[in-house]
Amino acid sequence: MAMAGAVRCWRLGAGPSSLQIQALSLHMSKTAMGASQKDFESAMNQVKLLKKDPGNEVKLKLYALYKQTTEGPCNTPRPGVFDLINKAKWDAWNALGNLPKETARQNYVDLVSDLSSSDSSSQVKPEADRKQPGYETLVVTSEDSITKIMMNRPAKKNALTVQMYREIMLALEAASKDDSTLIVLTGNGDYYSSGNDLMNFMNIPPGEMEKEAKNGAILLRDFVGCFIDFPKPLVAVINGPAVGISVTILGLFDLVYASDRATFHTPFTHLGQSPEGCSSYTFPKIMGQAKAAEMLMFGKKLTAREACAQGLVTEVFPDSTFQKEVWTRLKAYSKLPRNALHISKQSIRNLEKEKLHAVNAGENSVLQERWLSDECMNAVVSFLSRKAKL
Ligand SMILES: CCCCCCCCCCC/C=C/C(=O)SCCNC(=O)CCNC(=O)[C@H](O)C(C)(C)COP(=O)(O)OP(=O)(O)OC[C@H]1O[C@@H](n2cnc3c(N)ncnc32)[C@H](O)[C@@H]1OP(=O)(O)O
Repeated sequence: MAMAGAVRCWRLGAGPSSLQIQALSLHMSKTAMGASQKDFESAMNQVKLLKKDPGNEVKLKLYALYKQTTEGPCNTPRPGVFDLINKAKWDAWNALGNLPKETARQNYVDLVSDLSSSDSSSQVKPEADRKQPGYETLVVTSEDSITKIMMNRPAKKNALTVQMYREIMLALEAASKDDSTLIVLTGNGDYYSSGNDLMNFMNIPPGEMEKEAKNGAILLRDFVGCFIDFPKPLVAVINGPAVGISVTILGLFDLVYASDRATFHTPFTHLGQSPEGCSSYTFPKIMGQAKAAEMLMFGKKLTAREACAQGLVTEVFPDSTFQKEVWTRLKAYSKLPRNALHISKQSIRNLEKEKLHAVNAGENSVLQERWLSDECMNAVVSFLSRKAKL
């Protein structure tokens, strides 16, 4: 609804601080003797800076007060029945009757002051302000009913340290209880994640290896268990290549969106290890026995499009528009009825939960043995001495 002079340009940019300052000064003028012509002009400018559309009813009120202030009581013939917009505007103005110009001006300034205050308090804070404190290896933010957990070791390709496994579990635990509708896991930088940080195997004192392998298996059981039990929709936003455990747990997500730059690689045999993340169960279910064996036993690396064709990835987007397209989609999904969405997720998952926990336990006890093998140790030493790369 266009209302010249009164309500225009709702989306013109203004920093929250300048809005707050102007709202405060309008509020101060409200409490003084009466609004001046200068206050009125400043309120008119302020209206143009509002980011949130106040709705037609308020816009009509502003229009009427503007006309009453500048021209006095309504003095034009009522528009015809089919001229709906102008008729609504005329009715709003006419309804002010003989309200004095000064009172109309004061009411206009007061109304804009109220609108500015609620507008500035509803503005989106910059990411730095929204960032949840307490994480060293992650950036966790919440916006638009979406909690985003971003792995944040870009220089190490988001390789997962013991601290990072723990922080992801903590972030998931918090997200399961916050008021978000969707939870996203993604990576900062050019990789989604290069999987387990191979440094996790280093600096273990002689004689401590068995104990550390046992602790590692407990950590892995709990980590994968969090994904099995997670009650809300989980979305993986795969911004780049994914390796090892960052790939295997994708079978436990509800949506997997990938950039066309992403690849999916589970080189367990090369590393003297064996599948985890429930992939020995989920991958054959998702892609069939033969394709799962190619990935999990022979370490075949899939492109994003191949992974999508196998059913591991929901949809692939061009890297150049990946973030924009995915976040637009997710923002729309986050507006779906929250409880219905969560109940649907739980109904689907509850059918499998027991089985998944049993698979998780089985995979971890095999891995605990594998970590003590020469094949595994040689592969780790080989990577760390830069003789081998995937
Ligand atoms: C006693 C047992 C305790 C165990 C506790 C563990 C608990 C859970 C275990 C769960 C099981 C999980 C299994 C897996 O995830 S298997 C997959 C493991 N990942 C790999 O093998 C990947 C190894 N990395 C690479 O091959 C390459 O780095 C990569 C192809 C990913 C990228 O190559 P590129 O040339 O592009 O980049 P750089 O190699 O130069 O990497 C930049 C720096 O990052 C370091 N980096 C990258 N990935 C890892 C990694 N996974 N572990 C350790 N470090 C990694 C790399 O070394 C570079 O560091 P510098 O700049 O310092 O040289």
